[in-house]
Amino acid sequence: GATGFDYNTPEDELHSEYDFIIVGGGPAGSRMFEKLTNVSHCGRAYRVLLIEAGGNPPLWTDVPLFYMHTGSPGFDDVMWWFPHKSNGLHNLGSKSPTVFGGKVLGGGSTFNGAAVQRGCAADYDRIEPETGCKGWDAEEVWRLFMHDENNQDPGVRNNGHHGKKGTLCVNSLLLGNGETAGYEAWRKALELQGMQYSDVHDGTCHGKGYHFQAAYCHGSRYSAVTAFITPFFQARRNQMHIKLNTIVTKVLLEQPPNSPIPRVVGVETADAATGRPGRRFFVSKEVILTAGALKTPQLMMVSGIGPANHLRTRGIRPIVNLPGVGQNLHNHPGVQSFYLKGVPMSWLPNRTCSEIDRYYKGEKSSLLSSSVNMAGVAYRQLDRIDMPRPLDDDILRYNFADVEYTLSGAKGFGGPWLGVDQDLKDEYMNGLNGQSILTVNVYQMHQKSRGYVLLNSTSMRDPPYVFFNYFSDKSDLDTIAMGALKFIEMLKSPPFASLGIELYDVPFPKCKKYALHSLEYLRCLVQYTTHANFHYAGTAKMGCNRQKDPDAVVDGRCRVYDVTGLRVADTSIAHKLPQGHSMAYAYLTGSRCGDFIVEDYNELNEVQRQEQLQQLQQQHVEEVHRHDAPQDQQQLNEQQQLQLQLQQRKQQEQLRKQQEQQRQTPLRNYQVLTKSTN
Ligand SMILES: Cc1cc2nc3c(=O)[nH]c(=O)nc-3n(C[C@H](O)[C@H](O)[C@H](O)COP(=O)(O)OP(=O)(O)OC[C@H]3O[C@@H](n4cnc5c(N)ncnc54)[C@H](O)[C@@H]3O)c2cc1C
Repeated sequence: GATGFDYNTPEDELHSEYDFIIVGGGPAGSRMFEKLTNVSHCGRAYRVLLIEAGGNPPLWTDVPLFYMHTGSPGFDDVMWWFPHKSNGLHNLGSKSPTVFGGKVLGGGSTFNGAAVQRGCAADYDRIEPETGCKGWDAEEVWRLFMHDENNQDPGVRNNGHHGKKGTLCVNSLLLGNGETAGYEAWRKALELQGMQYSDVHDGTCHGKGYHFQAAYCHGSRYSAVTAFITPFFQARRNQMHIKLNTIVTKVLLEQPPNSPIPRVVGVETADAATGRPGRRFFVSKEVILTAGALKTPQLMMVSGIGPANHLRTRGIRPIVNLPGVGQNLHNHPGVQSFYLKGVPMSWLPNRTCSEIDRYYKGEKSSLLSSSVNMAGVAYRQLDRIDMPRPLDDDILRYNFADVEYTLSGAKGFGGPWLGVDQDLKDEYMNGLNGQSILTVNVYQMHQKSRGYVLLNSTSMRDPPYVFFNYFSDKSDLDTIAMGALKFIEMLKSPPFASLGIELYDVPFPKCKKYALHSLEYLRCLVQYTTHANFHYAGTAKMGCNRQKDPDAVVDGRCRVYDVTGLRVADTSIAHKLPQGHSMAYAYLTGSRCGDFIVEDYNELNEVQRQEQLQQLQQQHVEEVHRHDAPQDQQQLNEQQQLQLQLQQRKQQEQLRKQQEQQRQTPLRNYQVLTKSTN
């Protein structure tokens, strides 16, 4: 496991300057950390500093089942809380729905449900045609998924879609109980619906179901730390530096004398607990943001990179005007608010002291070895004829799933998860007490509605303003409700009924006026209880054609536009989040952006890099002309200006080379643009 070890690099061993600084040690940041410290440049290994706001992973996080308790107030030390507001179309009547994310080394992977679902091939094959960005197609990304994986399930590990030599252990949930009646019912019910019972990781998008795959091995969680830091940490001690309990409060920018493009030179930090200002750290190459899709755009904005108008309203001087920062927020929303009762105990063992005893005696097949005892997962495309209004259709165009179905052995979710007020929740769920139940989960895989993240304040210690804007595209409501209806039909089928499993029949109090489990009832339930599945994404999206997509924030190699020395490498870069679950995608973004960085600094690639820089320069010049050029500049002869800019860029590149040679020199005297406020 990742726990029981102090990952903090002693203060006196920290340098003032690194080759790279990674902000945020979740799946994306940890994956990137391993990748960058595994290569050397000019005969010297890179020195990389990972800065994480949270601390070391606590002992309890090794035990998968304790995931169920996250989201409770007692677990504040590993969480960021993000209060958000309803737009009036969802969480009806709820006072303060809240979502949360990981604030601990390993980020979400240190306590999450650990499900590993990559999405399907079309999710990745659509990226180039839709964004113009190359290098993200399914063939490429499958190679990376498989490279990192060490699959333990004999049922799938040799089928050609899984890796066996990576450091990320993956297993099927409760494999030991795989032959029980419950799993058999799941298999038969899928087949009755015309769905195959087989591995969902072969790239197909729908029509299949299987057991959940999750990042566990031998009964313990395999977090980003276990998989990508622990195995390498001792051997790479001089390269892998970690600073925990430290918030990056700003990215520092300088204006190079010979270039119009600001350059990132380092970061400013503060103590996470007290807010006391901390050290500044500088980079000779780049800062990489992997702070998660809610904190990454916040950090960009407090640093002066984002929508200029919004920044001005918060008293921040815009340094780089990127209107897309914080926009395009989406996830896999859905409901966990209906239940099956009468579940046979062989499928759902009791959570007793003897289970805990078994676990700590090393019997890792016990109940504690599984996060939510999830029985199964399936991906389904709905019949268009059933839908109340015409749907767009990416779904048909790419043959995607509309919804994911899962069954989990958890009794629904607490107030913060569901976003429903406690009194309503109690009235609805008290009838479940003492019952042997499964929760029925339906999640939308390709959400259309988009929300945003804005600043509440200029402090990174405060949560940003998060607005999900659910159901602003009404077809999302139809999709989740119809998905639920079809799942209910499946759950009423003979394989479940013959085991005595039936649907919980107490109606949700606010939806009593509709016939139980009718489409109208489900639409009502969905409006009240839809919640984020914590798969936040899209807030610094990738796009390689800025003419068509002015909201693009990063290019296909994860470089932030209109600034040098800065990349975003977490789920923020999704223009459209792949279906499935987002942790695998976060590992991918860390890994793929890491590949690009390694390539970009490879000497053999110098010519290519020059070309890219020139391209970037040209794009920048076009942009300056299109948007922001003051009147007198616009009148300049275009050709002349282009030449001037290119010349400046060459000088800048020369300067960069000189700086690289001086890498060993300690702190330089930067002309930092960023105003310190921490
Ligand atoms: C309760 C829960 C259950 C989930 N279950 C699953 C699941 O079963 N399967 C799945 O695939 N996905 C699941 N997810 C989602 C998954 O965990 C995330 O998609 C994934 O962790 C995202 O990785 P990331 O690296 O982009 O960001 P994060 O995991 O959010 O990591 C970002 C890190 O950056 C740090 N940070 C933020 N701001 C700063 C700053 N200014 N300075 C320093 N550090 C900073 C944070 O503390 C955090 O540790 C779940 C998430 C939650 C919250």
